[in-house]
Amino acid sequence: MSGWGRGSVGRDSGGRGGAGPGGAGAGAVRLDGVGKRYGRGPWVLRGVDLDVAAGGLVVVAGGNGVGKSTLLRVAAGLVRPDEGRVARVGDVGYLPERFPPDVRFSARNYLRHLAAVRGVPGRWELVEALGFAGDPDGPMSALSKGNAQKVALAQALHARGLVVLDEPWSGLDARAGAALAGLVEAACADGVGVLVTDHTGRELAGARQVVLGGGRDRVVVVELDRAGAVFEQVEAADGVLVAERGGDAVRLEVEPGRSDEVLALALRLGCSVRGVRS
Ligand SMILES: Nc1ncnc2c1ncn2[C@@H]1O[C@H](COP(=O)(O)OP(=O)(O)OP(=O)(O)O)[C@@H](O)[C@H]1O
Repeated sequence: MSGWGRGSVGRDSGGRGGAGPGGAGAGAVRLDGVGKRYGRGPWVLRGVDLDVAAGGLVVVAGGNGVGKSTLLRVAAGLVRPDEGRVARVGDVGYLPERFPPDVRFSARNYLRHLAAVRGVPGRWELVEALGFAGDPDGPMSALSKGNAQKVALAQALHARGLVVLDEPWSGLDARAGAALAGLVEAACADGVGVLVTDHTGRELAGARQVVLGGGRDRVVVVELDRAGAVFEQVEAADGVLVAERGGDAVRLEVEPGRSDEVLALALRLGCSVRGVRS
């Protein structure tokens, strides 16, 4: 099944992205009912189900700030979800949206080191395939953004279980971008599950697209007065996707079908209802 963000409707364009729940084949990663918020902030992800099969390719799309990077970090095991479960098979390679440029290794030693840690042979040819044009033996911090990105991509592509790439085409020239598409497809053909975000809309053979946040316009907006003192209780109510406070007023985005319960709770807590619209 496809992914869901903030209770919104995910869209699944077909392809070889993954077996749905109960589907055939071992998954590279599977998320069940995942929710994530940062501290006491609004839910960034809620009720997210996502499968990436071994050899599957899933592209996560959606507007800025809908939680794509958060979803990838949860899938890669770098961020613990507040709700739900994540099951992974095999090792994980991860390309962050911003690669740390100040590692003290040279590019060649960095890849050698990471391959040794993983217990796999180093694959410098991945860097070459991407058209690396920097000094392989100079400090990584001296590399241009695009060349550093190629090294970062190569380290992630060493994984044999799951490769998670956050905006991997960012900073690559057209030739390197085409080469990366080929490497991603080759990894899938080798049975590696690949999960990527991409705002460029690049066509990838066999990819399944999951759109996060696509159904946010379906929420019910509830505006409350006299609600500042009970903000945390209304924010934590089932069905509340987003809660924002402005003085004593509170604005909620609520899942369709849950607004009656949320309104009843708000009234019990002594709030007054300024408006409800869907
Ligand atoms: N470490 C963090 N602490 C607090 N809030 C965060 C953190 N990381 C992300 N957020 C918030 O979570 C929300 C989703 O961010 P995220 O980076 O996952 O979205 P995105 O879809 O990848 O955005 P973009 O397309 O702009 O990169 C944003 O409101 C962001 O401010």
